[in-house]
Amino acid sequence: MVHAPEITDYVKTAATKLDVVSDEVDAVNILKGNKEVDFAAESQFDAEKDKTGFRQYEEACDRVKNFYAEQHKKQTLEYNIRIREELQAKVRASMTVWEAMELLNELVDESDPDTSVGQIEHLLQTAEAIRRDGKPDWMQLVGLIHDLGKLLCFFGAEGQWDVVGDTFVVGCKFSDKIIYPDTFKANPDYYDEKINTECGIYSPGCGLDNVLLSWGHDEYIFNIMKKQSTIPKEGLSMLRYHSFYPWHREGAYTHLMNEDDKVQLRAVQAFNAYDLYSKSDDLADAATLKPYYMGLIEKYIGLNELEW
Ligand SMILES: O[C@H]1[C@H](O)[C@@H](O)[C@H](O)[C@@H](O)[C@H]1O
Ligand SMILES: [Fe+2]
Ligand SMILES: [Fe+2]
Repeated sequence: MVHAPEITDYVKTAATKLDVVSDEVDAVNILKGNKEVDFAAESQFDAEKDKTGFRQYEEACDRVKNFYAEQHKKQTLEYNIRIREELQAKVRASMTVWEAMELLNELVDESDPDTSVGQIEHLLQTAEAIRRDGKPDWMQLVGLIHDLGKLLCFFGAEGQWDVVGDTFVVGCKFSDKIIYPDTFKANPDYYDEKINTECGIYSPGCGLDNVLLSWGHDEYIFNIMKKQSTIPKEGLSMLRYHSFYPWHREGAYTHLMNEDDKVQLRAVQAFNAYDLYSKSDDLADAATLKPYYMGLIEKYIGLNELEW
């Protein structure tokens, strides 16, 4: 059966033809009757932040450098396909969203040079920064859950190298826009002539929906929420691409993008400011904030246990 196009599809097609992609989200919001601010517009909240102290990988401690050396060596195309098949084959746990947040709080992320607070704290700080800027409730919810995929660490992950850290495309040449690019020399795909070309196993403009990102917490939570929530596409993209810094920050992989990816990129960039720069905010109080966020969880995901 052919899927009837929605208004947003027409808007997207028209805007794309006219090459007005940056105005597209406004147009979509207006047509949907959303009076709220353009969620993908530049954020207010980081305007006065000193951004120079974040993501200083050259000066990072050995814990971070060792983490990436291991990750870049082991994230091969073959591994990527195997882990996807394994994870699909069974359900690892049944848990509500809030239970997942509490469990995640036990984790210390070895890849992160910037945060010294716990994971619940980071999730609430991200969500609260989005909320303070008056962004839509689904985006606040995305802030709240975006790192829950790190629960993989408790579900038999081989280490942290296949859970946390920045992501990149596997199945084509490793971009030199990825941090510590030299460490890919330890990865067998680096030497594989079928893989190490600009497009590798992909075709130009194939769209990021059709490429394999290195395995980790983004792909995992994206897949769970795609199946078990009503979060809109831009929100799902914020989940899937939030660690994809070589793309959303450094501008790599444009040759694999399609028109829709330009819309998603703008959304992901808007989200990134909150994820990264809220790490220096004041602590948030989980008990006080819980009732508000339970309302958002109920609206888009449900209060029931999810399959993890
Ligand atoms: O170290 C961090 C951390 O693991 C984040 O959760 C991830 O999203 C970032 O991309 C990464 O750099
Ligand atoms: Fe993350
Ligand atoms: Fe995060």
